[in-house]
Amino acid sequence: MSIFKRASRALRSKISLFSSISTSNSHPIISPRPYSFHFCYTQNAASFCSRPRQNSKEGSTIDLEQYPSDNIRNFSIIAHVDHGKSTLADRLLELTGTIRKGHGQPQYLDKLQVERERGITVKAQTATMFHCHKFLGSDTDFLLNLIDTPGHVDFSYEVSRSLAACQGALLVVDAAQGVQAQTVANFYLAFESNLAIIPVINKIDQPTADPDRVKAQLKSMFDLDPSDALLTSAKTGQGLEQVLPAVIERIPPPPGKSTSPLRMLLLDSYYDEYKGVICHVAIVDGALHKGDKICSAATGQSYEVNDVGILHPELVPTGILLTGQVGYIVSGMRSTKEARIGDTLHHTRTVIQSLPGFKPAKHMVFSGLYPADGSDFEALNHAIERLTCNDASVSVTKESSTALGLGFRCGFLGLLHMDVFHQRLEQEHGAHVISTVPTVPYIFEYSDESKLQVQNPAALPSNPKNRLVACWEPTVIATIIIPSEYVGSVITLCAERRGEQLEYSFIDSQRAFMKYRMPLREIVVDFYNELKSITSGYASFDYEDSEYQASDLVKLDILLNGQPVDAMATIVHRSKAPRVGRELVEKLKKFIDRQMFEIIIQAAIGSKVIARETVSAMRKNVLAKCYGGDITRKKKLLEKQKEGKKRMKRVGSVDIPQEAFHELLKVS
Ligand SMILES: Nc1nc2c(ncn2[C@@H]2O[C@H](COP(=O)(O)OP(=O)(O)OP(=O)(O)O)[C@@H](O)[C@H]2O)c(=O)[nH]1
Repeated sequence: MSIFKRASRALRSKISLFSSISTSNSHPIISPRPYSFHFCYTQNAASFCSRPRQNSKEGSTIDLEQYPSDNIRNFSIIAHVDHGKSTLADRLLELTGTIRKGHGQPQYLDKLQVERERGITVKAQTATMFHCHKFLGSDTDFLLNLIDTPGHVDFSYEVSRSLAACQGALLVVDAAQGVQAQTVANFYLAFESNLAIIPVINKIDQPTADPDRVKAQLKSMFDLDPSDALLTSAKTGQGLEQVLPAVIERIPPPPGKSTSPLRMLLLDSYYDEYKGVICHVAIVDGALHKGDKICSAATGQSYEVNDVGILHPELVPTGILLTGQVGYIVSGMRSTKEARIGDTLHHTRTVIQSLPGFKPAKHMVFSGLYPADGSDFEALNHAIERLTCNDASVSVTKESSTALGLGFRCGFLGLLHMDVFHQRLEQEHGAHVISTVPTVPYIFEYSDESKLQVQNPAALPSNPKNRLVACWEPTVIATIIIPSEYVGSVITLCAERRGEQLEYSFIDSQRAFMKYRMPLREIVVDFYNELKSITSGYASFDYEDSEYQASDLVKLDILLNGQPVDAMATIVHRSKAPRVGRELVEKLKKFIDRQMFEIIIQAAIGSKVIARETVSAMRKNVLAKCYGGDITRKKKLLEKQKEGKKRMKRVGSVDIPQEAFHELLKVS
């Protein structure tokens, strides 16, 4: 078992006992060091912003040599969705003069259109700030690297990567909502990374804010000392003056050695049209200068550093990066595939020990992506290539379907990730796609002991050569936090979704905490929406992947006039097959227009039909309406019909509109 898992198991067993156990030995906060500390804030934000020191070196304006490791703090902001991370990040950037106050762009670090529209953070963003603070009796300049992270469970991979570059984290909790499921998940990510954790109770301006209740929850769930919690309102600015002093006082400087050979951790990469591949890096040991020759420990490939600098928060060249600093490099990499996240980069001709890196991203959900118009395959191919340059956590392989033509099978970190990927394809690359019903990776075991991992239900042979002896499905450990009055309905929902209860306890007098092992398939489709709706929006939910479990799975085929539609096949638990089959055929009936002949829609397991609907034949031809000899009207009608047909998919002689594929995504 990995250290991560061991630590996590030990801790998670602790959580079930909450306050009854003293955990003082494992107190996750690094006690404030005995510095005397005075902070010289005034009402005017500008008076405590410190400008970075300038450097006379050609081409660089900021002198990073003024910031040895002891004057650097690297920290993340972590929290449950919407608890105010990005707003707090904005305020800190304003306080330090990194961005202008009233820059007119809320959530400055949420740069993607999809992030702004949905009000969520999808990509972790780094910003370097400069700040003067009275430390050990004298005014000292500090370089602070802030990483704003996503809150949604699908993007927890981004959070764990970000934490690798940090020594501390601000754990933000909404003063009214209190500890939620992702607060728990993010706390453990930070704790297992040995980070100093500073609790920040935010949104104290809300009328329903109850900071004392939240302090008690932090104590009972994480053994965090209530007196360490900072009370803030990122909206009104109340309490914000305590945040940066706490970061400087309580988070240790980065531990690397400036005299050791260079080792830098590759945190992220993206493709810029003008500069090429830009890598975000954390300098663990040594120093990097513009013009240095570096080498990737993973590929052995060498590069010359053409540009190096910090994210302030835009790219600002500095010519160097020193131990403990976080910044960017441009080094002539041609594709982001060369920039392996978690790789160690070092100077050529030096022997170093690679850094531990990251666990590879795990794909939880797979779906086929096809061009809405079959002839757009090349355009979609190009769009996917470009987008995966900036989101390496998506896996892509080519596949083909009789119904949809040539397309791609893509692996995502979760449904929201899949949704965001679709939206970005459309908004950033103008690609219109049809996606197939999301599926999870099942394993089928045959009598010759061979195993088949199935990411596309259509690829599961209906008549295998060898006898099927076992099926396995992935499971997750789900954490659910809800107001106590909804416990009954949530237990019913989880039982319907084949969940096995592992833990059930109370965080305080009003909130219950539950843990379930659940098949991943059951939470992929619509679980969260249903959970929200039965709890009037009060439930919070998080999950982490767990092991495979034996299951009784069947392949459910959809047939139109006897012909299977491969893109609509799905794998379900046998007990769910009749309901899912019925729902699928009913939905399809609503979306398939009447045609000149009768259409029989069936759901079948092997040769056994379990649900059936019929779309009756149309009596008249559309053109028959155009009696008389109005040829232009006839032509117009035919043109319109042709346009509509172009966007239809055909199976046998049956035309299926795109909406039918979209609707099937929602059947659980
Ligand atoms: N009343 C009040 N609202 C706040 C405060 N801080 C943030 N908000 C609001 O809360 C909402 C969510 O804030 P964000 O900063 O986007 O939250 P987040 O945690 O970054 O969200 P994700 O990135 O999606 O996880 C926004 O509407 C903010 O304006 C606060 O201190 N008080």
